[in-house]
Amino acid sequence: MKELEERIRRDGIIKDGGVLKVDAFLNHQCDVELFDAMGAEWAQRFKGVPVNKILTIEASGIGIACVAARHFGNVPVVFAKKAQSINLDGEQYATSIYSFTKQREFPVIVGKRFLGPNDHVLILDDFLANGKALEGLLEICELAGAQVQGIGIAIEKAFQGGGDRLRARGYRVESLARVGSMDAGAGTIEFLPA
Ligand SMILES: O=P(O)(O)OC[C@H]1O[C@H](OP(=O)(O)OP(=O)(O)O)[C@H](O)[C@@H]1O
Ligand SMILES: O=c1[nH]c(=O)c2nc[nH]c2[nH]1
Repeated sequence: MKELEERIRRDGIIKDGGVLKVDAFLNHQCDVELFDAMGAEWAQRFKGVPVNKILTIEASGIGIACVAARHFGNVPVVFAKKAQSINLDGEQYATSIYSFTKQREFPVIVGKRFLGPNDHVLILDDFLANGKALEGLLEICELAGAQVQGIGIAIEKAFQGGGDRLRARGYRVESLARVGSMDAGAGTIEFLPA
């Protein structure tokens, strides 16, 4: 998606350790007009695919998923929680994942009443790096008996391999920008066809 690539080139900051900072528009300050265009693009790519629920993971996926849902007939958005809480009652599906940015393990929890065998799920998230967050969400869908119809990602850092591992497992992964390489020293970034 040209608009997203241009925005990354304009406002993204390439950091050491394979980190791309896009907090000016994607995951701290949010450009909702861009989110809306991203939602429209996923809707176009997944046209004709039955989706009755969008699943994401807190925190950064939530805003993107909620805006995108407007382009999928206002289907409900469920987000996996990464901490237990007194507000989380009832039976739950749970697993755990390692966070690339926070460098520690987190629980991934979804209430059983919000996901089940009748659900046709589109998973959305802001980033795909090693694929750990998605592996957790896919495990939750498997536990729930929900059918995963596809995965939509804003920025895939293809050089970390998570996306290709998921494609090799048979999942349809639609990333709007695919970073092939980036160099913190030179400040350069190369995109792959997406
Ligand atoms: O493919 P992976 O290696 O799993 O990386 C991608 C995940 O990392 C980020 O989450 P983070 O843990 O930074 O949490 P946040 O959404 O709260 O920022 C991002 O939002 C994805 O969920
Ligand atoms: O803001 C972010 N930048 C990244 O490079 C990244 N990788 C996973 N999750 C990420 N979030």
